[in-house]
Amino acid sequence: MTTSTNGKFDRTPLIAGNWKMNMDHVQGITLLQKLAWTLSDASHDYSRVEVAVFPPFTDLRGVQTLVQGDQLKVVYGAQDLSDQDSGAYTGDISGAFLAKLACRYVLVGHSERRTIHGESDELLNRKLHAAYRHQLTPVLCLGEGLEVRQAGEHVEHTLAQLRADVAGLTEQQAAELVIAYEPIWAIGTGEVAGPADAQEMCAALRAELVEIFDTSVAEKARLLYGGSVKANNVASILRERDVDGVLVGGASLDVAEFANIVRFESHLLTD
Ligand SMILES: O=C(CO)COP(=O)(O)O
Repeated sequence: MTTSTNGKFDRTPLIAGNWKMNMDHVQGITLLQKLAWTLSDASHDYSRVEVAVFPPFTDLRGVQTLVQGDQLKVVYGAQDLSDQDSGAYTGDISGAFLAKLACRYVLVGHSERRTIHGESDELLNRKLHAAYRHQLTPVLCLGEGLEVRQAGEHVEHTLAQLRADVAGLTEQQAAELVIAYEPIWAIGTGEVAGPADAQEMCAALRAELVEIFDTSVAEKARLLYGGSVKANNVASILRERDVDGVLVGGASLDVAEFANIVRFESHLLTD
């Protein structure tokens, strides 16, 4: 386990912004420039809290140029990848292309891919393996819909997704994995899962990682919460023991709001 960065976390917190299908390549550059400027103004220490953005594919080349040219410490990733590496897969994007654009991360299994595009756990398992083939760190998204939650089956449902999605990963791969628990009923709805809900699921996911792999994997893998995260609720969520970061949708498009989420440690002091 790495050294605690703030007395509470044993893993470097990750604050990630998923832009979804927002921000064309011009808007994306402007947003990222403003974000980097805002955080530099507040002397943000990226080694204490890692900041990542997930722009649309068409923004990635511009983001790479900006990050490398201005030596920004914000890291970036793609919102999806193909399970295949190259060939006749019209419209798909290979992990090899993302690696060439110096992406660090890639989202796998976002609920909008699972539901709108019907992505199955079998496909997502292949996508996870594809990410590792190209040295991309996957951020595996999982979580239950409202009906499953109301039936009280959310933990078993989400752990079943985990087991299916990570099948065949090595322990070394699994230790690098980032998992984002994103209950579908809390995404874009303003309905935020309570800190206790986030903790319940992240603790269950960590315990399952011990079962599937071992304790050292479970101690190293970072577990995020996503779903209506805002500056005014992030501190209480990140206070929870097993929650190592957040995956932010709508609020990541607002520079001031996202910067305030990144600065969650200052809310921890004042809350
Ligand atoms: O889906 C999400 C992040 O991937 C969460 O979206 P919101 O923060 O807009 O609820």
